[in-house]
Amino acid sequence: MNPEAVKKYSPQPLVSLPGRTWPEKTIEKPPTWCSVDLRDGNQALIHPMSHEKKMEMFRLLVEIGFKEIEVGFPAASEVEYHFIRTLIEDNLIPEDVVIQVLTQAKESQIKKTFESIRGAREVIMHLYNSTSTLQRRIVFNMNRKEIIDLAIKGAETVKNEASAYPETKFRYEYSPESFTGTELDFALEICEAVKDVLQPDPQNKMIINLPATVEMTSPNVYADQIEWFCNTVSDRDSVIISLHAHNDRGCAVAATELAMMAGGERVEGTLFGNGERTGNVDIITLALNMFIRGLIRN
Ligand SMILES: CC(=O)SCCNC(=O)CCNC(=O)[C@H](O)C(C)(C)COP(=O)(O)OP(=O)(O)OC[C@H]1O[C@@H](n2cnc3c(N)ncnc32)[C@H](O)[C@@H]1OP(=O)(O)O
Ligand SMILES: CC(C)C(=O)C(=O)O
Repeated sequence: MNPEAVKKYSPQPLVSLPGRTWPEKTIEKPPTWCSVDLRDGNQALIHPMSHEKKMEMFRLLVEIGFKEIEVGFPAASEVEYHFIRTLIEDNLIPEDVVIQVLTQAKESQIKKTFESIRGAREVIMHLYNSTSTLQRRIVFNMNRKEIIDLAIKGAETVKNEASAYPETKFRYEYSPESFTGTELDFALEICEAVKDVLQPDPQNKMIINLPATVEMTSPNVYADQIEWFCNTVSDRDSVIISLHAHNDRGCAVAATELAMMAGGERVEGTLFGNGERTGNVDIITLALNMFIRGLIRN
């Protein structure tokens, strides 16, 4: 490796959290598990799954016992779209399983995503946009306010579209993608703005998913970020804090466990950590870690 290359990196800032409580906590119950194998795991493959392979994977995930399954990114490809249509039209989603679909905060994608789930009993509509300093500057070329406006517009479109699908019960999820590369105050501000639009309540909670899209720090820092967020977000009883860790530093399982001690209630991950780049958090290892502590399924 070129020794000069190291000079382009600098350590991530720590979180100021005097009196942090997570180091004294233990995990009392398993999280709500959500498989993202049909998205992140699919993207990890040189040849993405065909319709038939996706169907086989879906059946396996149901058999394993997942109750929340992200079935794809329907606006991204015809295979994804038709796979979701088949699940619904052929009545293949068990009563106790909720499907989740992912969309960027763009009107055309959101509309297509809603079309893909027409007729479904219950759906988690997962909206995301990146909020990191790097992506704001390089990808979006937008300032903080413009990025918040983009997220608000996305959330408003989601809310409006949902009203045209009265037969479906919707749960909403918002991800400030690249949360770990985002200033905490900004991550909070944008989640609050989206929450104001979606208006969750304790009976119909909104999922706020805080991804370590790139694992940039040691696991204790992710836990600090999660505890800070849990302590600071308003209407805490109307919000489910979800974790979505990647494995860039090889610590996704540890980061997720510490973040659960810090208040994370739900985990998105994949079987054996199969996922884009260095992979996702490995749900098999995490689940076995819960199992050997005597924690039963949630
Ligand atoms: C971390 C994750 O795993 S997220 C899921 C990642 N998976 C995927 O993205 C699936 C594969 N992606 C694709 O096939 C394509 O990105 C598509 C089909 C979804 C969208 O295609 P396109 O719109 O042509 O391209 P692209 O995604 O690069 O977006 C381009 C534009 O959208 C903007 N954009 C990117 N992400 C988002 C977002 N989450 N919300 C709103 N706008 C966004 C970009 O700033 C860019 O804007 P510009 O046209 O004004 O410059
Ligand atoms: C869309 C988000 C949740 C994501 O997959 C990530 O940031 O890794």
